[in-house]
Amino acid sequence: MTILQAVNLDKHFGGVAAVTDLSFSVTEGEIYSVIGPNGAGKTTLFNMLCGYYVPSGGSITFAGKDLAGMETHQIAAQGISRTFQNLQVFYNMTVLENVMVGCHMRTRTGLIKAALRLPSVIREERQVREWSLEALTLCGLEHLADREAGSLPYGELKRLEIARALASDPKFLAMDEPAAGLNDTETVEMRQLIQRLKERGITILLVEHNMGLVMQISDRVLVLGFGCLLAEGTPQEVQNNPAVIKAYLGEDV
Ligand SMILES: Nc1ncnc2c1ncn2[C@@H]1O[C@H](COP(=O)(O)OP(=O)(O)OP(=O)(O)O)[C@@H](O)[C@H]1O
Repeated sequence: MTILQAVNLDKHFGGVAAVTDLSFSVTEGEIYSVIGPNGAGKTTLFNMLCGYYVPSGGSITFAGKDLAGMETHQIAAQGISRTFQNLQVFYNMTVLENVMVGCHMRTRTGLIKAALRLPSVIREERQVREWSLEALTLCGLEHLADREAGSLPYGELKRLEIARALASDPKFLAMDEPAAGLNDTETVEMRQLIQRLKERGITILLVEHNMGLVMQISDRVLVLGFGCLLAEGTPQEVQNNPAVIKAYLGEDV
């Protein structure tokens, strides 16, 4: 079943066409990767999916709902969560607190109720801790819950970012270069984590430069070139596609 569908998507910045007439669909439960050389339009596409950019044309629907005109928090409320290429971690807070911040989509407590410390607020806080610890466990970080986030090495910070994105209990997770800056061991851990997320039924859209990772874990791969769809298919299909080889190596095959 299709969970996300983009139809004739366009994005222009003045005279620059960053994404042109792009159509694709993501099937529920799959790992769908978007690759392409520098400047191909990956980040622009990612930002449109998450509501950071308004498309110049075309439509995006998620679970049958048109995302047009929705603010980022409204898109998040549909069940779409994202991670950032540049870490958005609160370094002075603990690991657990960082994830608890991500739970706000699932809670109902307002400022006044919280200030009054009503029993419902205390119950909800306990629930938030539980959800957060669950997300940390999934990301292999539960033993670091009380550590200050700023003391974590980069690979663990990247996984913390994912734990926070999971705290909102998303159906769909858009990941912006999760392996960027990771060493080989950390990349393997990241791959295993992404696979665990898929096993939990989360649909994943992955924008990633690490070809090894993309080819190992993706169900399907979309290749962009100059903002247009160059190819789409299984990792094996796109790797053998002459247009893709040409886009990456800059020569005819
Ligand atoms: N805010 C912007 N204003 C003007 N032009 C932009 C803007 N964002 C992107 N572009 C242009 O749109 C095109 C696509 O850029 P985009 O960043 O989406 O590519 P990318 O595939 O993510 O590249 P990279 O792999 O280097 O991150 C490029 O020509 C870029 O210069």
